[in-house]
Amino acid sequence: MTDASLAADINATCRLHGTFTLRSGKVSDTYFDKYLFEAQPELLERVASRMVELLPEGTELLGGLEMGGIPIATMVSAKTGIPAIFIRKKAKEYGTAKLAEGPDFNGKRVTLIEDVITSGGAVRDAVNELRPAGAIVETVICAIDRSPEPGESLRDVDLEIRSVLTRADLDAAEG
Ligand SMILES: O=P(O)(O)OC[C@H]1O[C@H](OP(=O)(O)OP(=O)(O)O)[C@H](O)[C@@H]1O
Ligand SMILES: O=C(O)c1cc(=O)[nH]c(=O)[nH]1
Repeated sequence: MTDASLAADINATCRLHGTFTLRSGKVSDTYFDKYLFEAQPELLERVASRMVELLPEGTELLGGLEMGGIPIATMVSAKTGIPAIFIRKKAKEYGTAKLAEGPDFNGKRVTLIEDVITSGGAVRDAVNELRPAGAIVETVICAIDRSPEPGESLRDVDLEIRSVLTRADLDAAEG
């Protein structure tokens, strides 16, 4: 069940009005600036607590997606004791040259942690890199699913989306 007070606080903290080009290339008059809640420990903690409730059983690693997913995954990791990996958009080009920093994920059940899903493109890219490298990825938990049909945008890669808040929750909070 949606936490109306969390929706109200996230909406008041993160909703921006203007003209924004999104990652997908679409233009929107609304942007949810996740860093504005992630920078507030109390709000980050409330989002992470809700994510703990949504975590699938058997999760062995939390996969925080660069960049906004990483603070949330760190907080969920601290609350649950489940280790995290930090997934880059692109493998580092020197040093360890890893795509995902942290422990080996080969053969492990990785639950992805994301800040915002709009088209699902960023999560899809990550899944398409992690699965061939041996990760078992079945679920993503996101703070905000602002896609037109929440929960549906990653069916093509057989990924379940569990969200703390949807665009409708935030619009209801906006009034
Ligand atoms: O579902 P999509 O259409 O892919 O859009 C959502 C993605 O866009 C943003 O990423 P951005 O590249 O702005 O990331 P960052 O600030 O988290 O690095 C957001 O953090 C998601 O990863
Ligand atoms: O689609 C995006 O790029 C996007 C939308 C949004 O509301 N917030 C965000 O951080 N990214």
